Amino acid sequence: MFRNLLAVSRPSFINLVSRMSAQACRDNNMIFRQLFDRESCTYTYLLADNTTKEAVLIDPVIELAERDAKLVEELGLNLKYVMNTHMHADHITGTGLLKKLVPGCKSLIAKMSGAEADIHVEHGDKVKFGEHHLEVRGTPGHTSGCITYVSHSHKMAFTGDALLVRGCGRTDFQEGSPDTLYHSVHSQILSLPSEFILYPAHDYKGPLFFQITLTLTHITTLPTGQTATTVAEEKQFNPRLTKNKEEFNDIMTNLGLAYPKKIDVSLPANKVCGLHDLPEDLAAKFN
Ligand SMILES: N[C@@H](CCC(=O)N[C@@H](CSS)C(=O)NCC(=O)O)C(=O)O
Ligand SMILES: [Fe+2]
Repeated sequence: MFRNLLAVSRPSFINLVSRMSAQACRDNNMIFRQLFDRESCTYTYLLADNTTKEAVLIDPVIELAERDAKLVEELGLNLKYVMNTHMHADHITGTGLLKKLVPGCKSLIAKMSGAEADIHVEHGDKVKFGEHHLEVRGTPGHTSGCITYVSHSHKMAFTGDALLVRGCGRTDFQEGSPDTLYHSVHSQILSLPSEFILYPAHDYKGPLFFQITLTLTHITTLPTGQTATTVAEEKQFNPRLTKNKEEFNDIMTNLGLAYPKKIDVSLPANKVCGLHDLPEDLAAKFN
């Protein structure tokens, strides 16, 4: 029985270790946390300079803005920017609420997104925090205003919905285009050195794996979804982007996905940093 327990626990242990290193790495003066929203399956990323304490948050979710603000406070960070990879359709951004919870921080999004923000960025811009910076790369195709943030010093990139682990963002709304996405991902993301680690905005496999792991082992309480990938892995294993452009087009036009449940409230709210016509439950909580 003990052997059986070990047999099922070992992969979970490996997942746990790799998840912990992805979630909370602290090296070369960079603090890095990967946070998850189980409802929308969204990853939020906190990056900070460990000396100056200047920090940025990428893709916060409104329901978890208080969690993010608390972490920023606990780590003694000075939140400089709350930024989005694009105007999300599936959840309301935490940007506007974080500006209230953490006075002084500024919202940031691509000019092409059409959303309001304190700072609009374009391809080639640099977002600086402490001694670190993220290069902005335009990666349209899922939406026309999608951007990827690249840290060359730490060999990591935050791809939003342009590239998901073994997948990619859909292209059937918000000016989506399979041709454009294919070009963006190949020219701006998969052209990075093979060892670069790619962090997506969503992991739709996490919650299911979480339940299965719990049932099998009764040990870990962490979800064991796919938290990150590399350029090399996606070039070899991505079931959509390893195809030629015609096959990719065919896959993307036949995904048959239902529209995101919250698209009608998310898009108008995200045009104004998430603080417009909030659903009643959120308005009551945060106003
Ligand atoms: N079921 C979810 C929405 C799922 C979805 O459409 N996700 C988007 C990213 S959020 S705009 C997507 O591009 N998915 C690609 C895929 O292959 O799944 C909901 O109702 O919110
Ligand atoms: Fe999206």
